[in-house]
Amino acid sequence: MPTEHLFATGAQAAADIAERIATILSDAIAVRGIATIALSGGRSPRPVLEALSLATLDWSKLIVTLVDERWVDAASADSNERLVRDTLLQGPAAQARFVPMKTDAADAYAGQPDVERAFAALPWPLDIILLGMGDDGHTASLFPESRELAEGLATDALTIAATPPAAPHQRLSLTASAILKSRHIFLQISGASKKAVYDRALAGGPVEELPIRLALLQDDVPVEVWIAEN
Ligand SMILES: O=C(O)[C@H](O)[C@@H](O)[C@H](O)[C@H](O)COP(=O)(O)O
Repeated sequence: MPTEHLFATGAQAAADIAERIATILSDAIAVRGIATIALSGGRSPRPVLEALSLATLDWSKLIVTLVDERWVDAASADSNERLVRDTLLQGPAAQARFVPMKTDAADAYAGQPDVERAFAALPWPLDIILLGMGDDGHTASLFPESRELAEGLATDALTIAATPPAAPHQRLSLTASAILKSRHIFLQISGASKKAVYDRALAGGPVEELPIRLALLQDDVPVEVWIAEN
């Protein structure tokens, strides 16, 4: 059962999430000498990443990577890599090691083997995986109606290339298996419509219908859900 943190939106909310993440990362560095975090893209993470960037951490011992990526140039406004570099990896936090999910391959399907090899070299389980959720219940780039969804939920591979049914750009995404190879999952959602989807997901049903269920309907990995209802 997820641990729920209900809060209003605003800077304090982002600061609270960032503080919680920084504590887990700092503890990981103290215990294992290294910490790892995988971040989602979209709108929700931006204020959290800006707040996290100000945390006091031994950034040189942190590996930062992505939960998913759009197959666009890293300079594109749609790039999740750009989002992380522009928000988190600034100032002292720029000492962290970033592992990208985009290569020079022509498309995500051609790029996936190299990304898989790079991700296989990460120190699994990752310490934190920060997920978002769409109104359709997608998470990472595991979308309902996507032709790669069944494979993304079943494969032992860490990554998969996918073409969302409605969202722009081909994607590279962590698979369900990779997402559950983590010590902590954070889910950040805001707004009444997403809260309703979250509640429906939590009530049970097929993961294929609402892929966020892959994280919610399991008890192996602790899940913290940060919900801003307004
Ligand atoms: O690359 C992406 O777009 C994200 O990884 C995606 O899975 C995101 O987490 C959800 O779409 C929620 O996005 P918002 O935070 O913008 O609502």
